[in-house]
Amino acid sequence: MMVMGVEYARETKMLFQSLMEAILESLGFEEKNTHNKTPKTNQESGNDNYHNKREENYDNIKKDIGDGSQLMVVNCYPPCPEPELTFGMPPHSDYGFLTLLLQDEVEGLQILHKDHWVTIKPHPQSFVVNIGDHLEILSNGRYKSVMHRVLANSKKSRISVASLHSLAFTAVIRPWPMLINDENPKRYKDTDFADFVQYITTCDSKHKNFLESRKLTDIYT
Ligand SMILES: O=C(O)CCC(=O)C(=O)O
Ligand SMILES: [Fe+2]
Repeated sequence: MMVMGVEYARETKMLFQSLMEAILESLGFEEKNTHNKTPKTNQESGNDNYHNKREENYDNIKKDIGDGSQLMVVNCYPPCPEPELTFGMPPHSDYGFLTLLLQDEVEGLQILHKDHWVTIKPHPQSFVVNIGDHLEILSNGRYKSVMHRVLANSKKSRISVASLHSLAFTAVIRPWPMLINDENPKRYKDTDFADFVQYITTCDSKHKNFLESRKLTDIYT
């Protein structure tokens, strides 16, 4: 069981990394058209210029993603006698860039698509990949994190395993400087794990989501 868990963690991490490479490419990041020189001195490391340059280097981005965080969550939903009165999991979007989700054969997961809740039918041996809040922030809104929920049911129990991936817990997540210009102003505040923890311990998370709290609302359309 333990070995299977470790294998699963490794495989999802590798899959996450290759998906992120494709996503970086779609955002215009390529080895050949990004800076290769990274300022090294402590003096430089204290200013924004250092961070901008570091983030524009493809190898640095890939390394930060490879060294990033991974949270594994096992969800068990027992049968519920009155499923219409509750959710297995209320509507939310995920922490992180991408979530790789394995669900058993019992239906329950729904995503919000064009204001409608759509059931995601389980496919054996396959992952559902959900975009999380950090990818929306990092891409300055080009990728949208997906609202999803889990319905309860009265007959069968259901199990899912979610693997959530982001940068290190100490890292600041912010719109990539390369994606910000006059036509695309910065749309999200810088954020880190401490902001997230503070948010979930102080808000009524059933009615709002974390991402809403990070939007620079005056310019967001
Ligand atoms: O159980 C599911 O299908 C979804 C679980 C989920 O959304 C989560 O763990 O964040
Ligand atoms: Fe989720």
